[in-house]
Amino acid sequence: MARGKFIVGTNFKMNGSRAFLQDLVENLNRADLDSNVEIFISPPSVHINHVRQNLRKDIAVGGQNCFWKSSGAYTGEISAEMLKDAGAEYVILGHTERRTLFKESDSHIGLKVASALAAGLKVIACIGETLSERESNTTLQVLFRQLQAIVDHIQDLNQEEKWKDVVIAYEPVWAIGTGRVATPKQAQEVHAAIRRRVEETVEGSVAEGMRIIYGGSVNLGNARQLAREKDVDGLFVGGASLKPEFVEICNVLRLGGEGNSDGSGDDDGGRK
Ligand SMILES: O=C(CO)COP(=O)(O)O
Repeated sequence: MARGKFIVGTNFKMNGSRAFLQDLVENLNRADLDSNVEIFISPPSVHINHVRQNLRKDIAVGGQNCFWKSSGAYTGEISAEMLKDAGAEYVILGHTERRTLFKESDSHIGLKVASALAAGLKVIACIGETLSERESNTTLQVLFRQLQAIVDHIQDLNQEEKWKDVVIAYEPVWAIGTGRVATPKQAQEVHAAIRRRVEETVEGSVAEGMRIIYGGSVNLGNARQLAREKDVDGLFVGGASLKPEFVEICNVLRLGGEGNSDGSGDDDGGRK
């Protein structure tokens, strides 16, 4: 499976009025963006439709969560089908804020991933360790446990094809919103370990083609160094995505982050 383009995605979280998002959309619409980078933005769900209607079509729109049922008596929830109907192409699942504040378990996230893929959405599946887990040397154990729940539920779909719609986001909890970004070396080590784990646990040639993106205090100052790492296939941006520097982060490959060797999405093994 060929690896797709380098991705820069946003997680706006619970931020952004319609007017604020309209300004942001207009900025992106005017911007000279690198066509070698795939971009998605994820406004709060009530604004997805508005953003989709007004945003240039070469930028995808994503949701930040969905429930695993298609419809029914689940007050306050939104299904993957509803996100798709509103114009979303992506959905973020398993973000640490969902795991901790809303008590989502690994298996809840697995169910959500399966339902989103079945509905035809692409998934940004987030995994990450806390600081105490890193300090007690259980980082990979934690990540592999979170990953396994996702693997199991995709396996249940019985379609290797579905993996091409899955992007893993490595988001160390200690780096989110803290200004304490992982070093490029830390990110590379973990991304390579995740890829090896997928190689060991998923049948077929999924691992080499799978995109693994990094999130946690990404900004214009650190984006280029992170993007240079061999197994960092994209950046997932929270706070900085709400600032004007986001456009420059989208153009990180032009700044000297290397990304895919030819930008075609066809990985030639010589990338980075
Ligand atoms: O949570 C994030 C992306 O999902 C990252 O947030 P920050 O970039 O604000 O650290």
